[in-house]
Amino acid sequence: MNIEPIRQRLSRFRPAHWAQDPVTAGMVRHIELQEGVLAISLALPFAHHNLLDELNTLNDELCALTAARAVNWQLQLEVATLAHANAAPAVAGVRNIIAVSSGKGGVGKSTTAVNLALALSRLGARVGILDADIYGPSIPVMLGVAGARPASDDGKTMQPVAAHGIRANSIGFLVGDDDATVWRGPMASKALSQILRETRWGELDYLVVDLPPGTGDIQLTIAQQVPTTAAVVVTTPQNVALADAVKGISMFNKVNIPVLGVIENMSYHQCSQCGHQESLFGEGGGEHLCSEHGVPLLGQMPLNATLCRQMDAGTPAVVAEPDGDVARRYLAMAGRLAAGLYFAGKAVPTTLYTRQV
Ligand SMILES: Nc1ncnc2c1ncn2[C@@H]1O[C@H](COP(=O)(O)OP(=O)(O)OP(=O)(O)O)[C@@H](O)[C@H]1O
Repeated sequence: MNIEPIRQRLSRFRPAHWAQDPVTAGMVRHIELQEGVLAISLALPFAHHNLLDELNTLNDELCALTAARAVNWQLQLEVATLAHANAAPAVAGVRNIIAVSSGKGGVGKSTTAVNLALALSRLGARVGILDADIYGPSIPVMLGVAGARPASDDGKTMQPVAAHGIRANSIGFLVGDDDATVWRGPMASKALSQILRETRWGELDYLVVDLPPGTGDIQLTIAQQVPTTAAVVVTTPQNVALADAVKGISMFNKVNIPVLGVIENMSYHQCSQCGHQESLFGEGGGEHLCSEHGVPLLGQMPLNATLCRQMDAGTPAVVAEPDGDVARRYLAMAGRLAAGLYFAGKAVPTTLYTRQV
């Protein structure tokens, strides 16, 4: 069979947020016609959302090109390792590190970090989360593992805590919340660096790091000590939060860590009775910020009382209501994030980069 017409059709297929088509990006592994079924296998270098649905829209055309009666898509996730943006040594086994930050406290940074991590995992990736928020390590509670302690069988390294299919470690597992919050800059960043490197993460496609809120020295030090691939900034639409989000973008620019985009949280309130939407904190702030600073708006999340309750109960929306609107929004953001990370980055050989030393 001549596979050229298929390759040509695939090279005109470009999901939103992809910088390249699958042929140019080298994702097409195999094309074959077997007993009237066109089998196409793609190796995907980043987690993706709804790709199969999008690919299925091509089926009629592809069948017409080849006289096949059906198309069988085989998608394999092989997440690429991308060079990190600073000189910090890589963490054994960890392919990519995404820092989640916010200029201002209380905007929902940890909520976003946890749900994004769970969404990446639902998209098939191996995911870890490091709670680096020394001012308020909330991830153990949000993942429903507040009483857990990372096990250590050699007295030197720790096993991360497993929760909802991802691996987590937090300063909150190791010291009481009150102890962590009184730590000062150098002590806190040293402890974090230790937690990052002494955790036996295993093989991870993505490690999400929940940074402490703010844009001061401590955040800068952590961002530099962690071999960060790229960062995401979470904000709410109020002017004060947006102004701090700009500081966040500048902080990462200063240390050459690419900002993959902004997530606007608490964008509006939707009445659970009548569906009416009200923009409590102003409208269009995130969009405006993004267009002004040339970064994508990765997504918006409305204020949602259930989401808040689910976080407090340790069952985040992405696992509590996997098909709900909140989960769908996080899955879409995670897909955009993963695509943005891949297309903005430089792929490096995984075996050289992430091996144990
Ligand atoms: N979209 C949302 N709708 C409703 N409640 C939310 C939403 N996002 C976050 N929350 C709630 O707001 C509170 C603060 O969220 P979170 O702890 O994630 O913020 P943060 O920015 O990480 O805070 P900190 O600055 O303390 O680290 C939590 O109770 C959380 O459940």
